[in-house]
Amino acid sequence: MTTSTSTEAAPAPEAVIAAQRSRIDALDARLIALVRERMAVSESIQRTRIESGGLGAPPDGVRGSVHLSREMEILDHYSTELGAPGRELARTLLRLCRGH
Ligand SMILES: C=C(O[C@@H]1C=C(C(=O)O)C=C[C@H]1O)C(=O)O
Repeated sequence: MTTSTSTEAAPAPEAVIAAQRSRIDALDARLIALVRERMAVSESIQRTRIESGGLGAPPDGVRGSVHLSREMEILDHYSTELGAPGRELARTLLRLCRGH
């Protein structure tokens, strides 16, 4: 039978933090790659929409590369999932994807 007593020392906090920071760096690299992928898809949609004459008008709030009602959906989705900071994150993503 095994017991829960162990002679192994717990890892030093510095080692735990360094390992977890490596995980965060790896996650950030994936997030940045996903953002770049989102930017490319968004640009492709915007180009298709603009080349085909807009595909929408008020009340949808379409002007050039911007489609307001679609952006509201995205802002609400992020806000539902992540709260007010999520809405800010979505705003930043949309800014990156629209190139301004
Ligand atoms: C990608 C589009 O064009 C723009 C960019 C959006 C986005 O990056 O999610 C959303 C709405 C539009 O302002 C679209 O119309 O779906």
